[in-house]
Amino acid sequence: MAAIPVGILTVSDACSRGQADDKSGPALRQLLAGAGGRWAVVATRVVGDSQAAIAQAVGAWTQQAECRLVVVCGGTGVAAGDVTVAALEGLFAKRLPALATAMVVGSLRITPMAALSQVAAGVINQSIVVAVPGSPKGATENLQQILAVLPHAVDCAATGRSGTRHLHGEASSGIEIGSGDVGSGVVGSGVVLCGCNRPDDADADAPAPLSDPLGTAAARRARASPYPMVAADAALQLVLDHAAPLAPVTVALADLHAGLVVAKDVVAAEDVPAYPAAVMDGYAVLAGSGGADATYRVVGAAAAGDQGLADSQGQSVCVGAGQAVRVATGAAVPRGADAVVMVEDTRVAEEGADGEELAIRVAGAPVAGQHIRTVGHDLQRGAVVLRAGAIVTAAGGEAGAVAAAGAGAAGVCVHAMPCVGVLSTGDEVHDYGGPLPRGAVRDANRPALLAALAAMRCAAVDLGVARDDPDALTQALAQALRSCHVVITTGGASMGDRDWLKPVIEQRLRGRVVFGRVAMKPAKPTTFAVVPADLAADLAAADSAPARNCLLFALPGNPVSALVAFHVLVAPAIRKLAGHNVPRALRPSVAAVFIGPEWPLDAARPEFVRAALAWDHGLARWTARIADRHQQSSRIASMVGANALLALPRASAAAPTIRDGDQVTAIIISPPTI
Ligand SMILES: Nc1nc2c(c(=O)[nH]1)N[C@H]1C(S)=C(S)[C@@H](COP(=O)(O)OP(=O)(O)OC[C@H]3O[C@@H](n4cnc5c(N)ncnc54)[C@H](O)[C@@H]3O)O[C@H]1N2
Ligand code: MOO
Repeated sequence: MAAIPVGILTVSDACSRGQADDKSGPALRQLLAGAGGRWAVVATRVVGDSQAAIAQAVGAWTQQAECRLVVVCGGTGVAAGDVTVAALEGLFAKRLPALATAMVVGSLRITPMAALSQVAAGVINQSIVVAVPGSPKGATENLQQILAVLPHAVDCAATGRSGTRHLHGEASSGIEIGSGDVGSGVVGSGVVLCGCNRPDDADADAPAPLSDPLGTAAARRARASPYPMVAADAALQLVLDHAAPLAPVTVALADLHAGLVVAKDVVAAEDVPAYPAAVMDGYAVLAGSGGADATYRVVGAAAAGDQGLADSQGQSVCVGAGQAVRVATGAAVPRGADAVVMVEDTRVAEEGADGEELAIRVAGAPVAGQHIRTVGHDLQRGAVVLRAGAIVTAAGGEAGAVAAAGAGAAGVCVHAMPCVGVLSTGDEVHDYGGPLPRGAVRDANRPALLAALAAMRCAAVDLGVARDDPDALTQALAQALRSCHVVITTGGASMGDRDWLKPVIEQRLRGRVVFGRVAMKPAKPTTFAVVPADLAADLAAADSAPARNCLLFALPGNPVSALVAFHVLVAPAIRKLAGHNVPRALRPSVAAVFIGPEWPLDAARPEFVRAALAWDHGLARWTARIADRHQQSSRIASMVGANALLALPRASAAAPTIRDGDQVTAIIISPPTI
């Protein structure tokens, strides 16, 4: 069940000129993301109201089947400048007017304004293209009307199959299409009747797996990957779309570690300070009561922790006019006093026989309130100490503030950190000890990933090494999916005859491959799937796991590929699960100046190059040097000392290389030293 690649094209002069934000594209993306992982938005673009620009974008996305569904939003109104449908008319190999009718009829139930939009649908280059109105509401309401039948339409357009009528029994779709061709249907509610020749028991809801059926003989297997190549940015967005923050848990203050995200406001249970407190070592006085010579008679002393000032009989004493009480920093200011004078600003005016202070003279006139922290000055009872969404830093301030505010005893409610399982796969992969037979390699991936997960403070589960065998993989994964939020495998993700990960995910675990290839170097075969844990549990032991989805990353076996894919795509997903929601926090990066000999850019794929990022104190800027000029994906040593990945663009005629002094984006994978 591979996710269907979708392109969203927003048509708007204002948005294309940057005079307005595109709200419809994101709204459509959200609608598609809510469809259980069936759709994968792999491309988005904004163009002006120009027939040529629309035709160019739709043509580019559909020619190589990069997008099996293109949703064009905007430019469908009655104004002269609304040219979307005119642009598409010339491209449609086949029009699907019933889909357009379904959108209009459904939308008319919501608003009569729907009569004014020129929606359209058809087939272009074996992809389905639909045009919907430009407002976020109009766009999503229209698409919603046909969403349930679109996977099937996409399938028919892609495979070219059509003809025999049969029933797909999908009662929830809200759309009914009559006999014969999809295009000849009528709209109502109830089951879907569609015009294709798929077997009657086929699940119209789920696109067919793209992997060859397990057991297909080598000569009959696909010789090119059937998985569309997804741009690295689109892949990240897809991953994030599928990662929802985990439920909150309460952690003890001692466990409030860096990277946790506060899930519920922490409120101060007490005022800080809880009493008026001296800010300086000195004397508490009633300001202005020292007379013309500013002399105060010393009547006692209050140390930090003293509950109040008492006389020799234990009676509470109030500081009166012309009196002073020696106070320590942090001590409660005795009642009656309204100012503290630093000891440095006083001198002894009268001394007792054994050296005790009897009176002091103050330099300058004390002002009421000076050097006193009032009740709640630092934190008021009821004030928010930590706001929901705040990221706990490594500096310790958050734990300190919660403790100071008397809120620590109940612990802190934070998003749970995901539990992440790591499984190496491959018959040649051997653990650390023992002799290494010819053809075998030491398992570098599991230790590398477990170390990276430990640094993120994840609960990591070492799942060992699984053999290159569908049954062994199914068993190991089904088991892991029951207890982990995320499972990472390495190896077996590409085109080899024992690369079983994709077929096992699709055919054994009933997972949905969201993407199976990414346009990035290294880590092209990176695969991301959503696997229902309850289904996985069916395959494992008897007691059932709670219904939820697991995120499964099948990373390439080459050690650098695995680690790069982890930092580029998996770590952001883990952070999102852990409650992070700020893009900067999901995948931190900085702009840096490239230092070193010219580096050739890859012609085919954007490259993530291992680099050492450092702060240049003299020039006050980040600099990045390639950690090792040998950047092969097998060479894990090229990651030693690397704290950043340079996200380098594909080579172009204008820029075939990056040169000393060029600006690059450095994705931070370990805290740089400043
Ligand atoms: N015909 C094609 N071949 C390959 C393609 C392709 O598109 N068409 N892609 C290449 C790329 S790019 C990569 S990356 C690799 C990834 O392949 P797999 O994910 O299937 O990984 P394996 O074949 O299982 O292993 C690749 C390599 O890595 C070593 N390995 C595996 N696991 C570990 C481990 N835990 N520790 C250390 N080393 C490991 C393994 O022995 C292989 O040398 O595919 C290319 N091929
Ligand atoms: O994508 Mo592979 O990781 O280039 O070697």
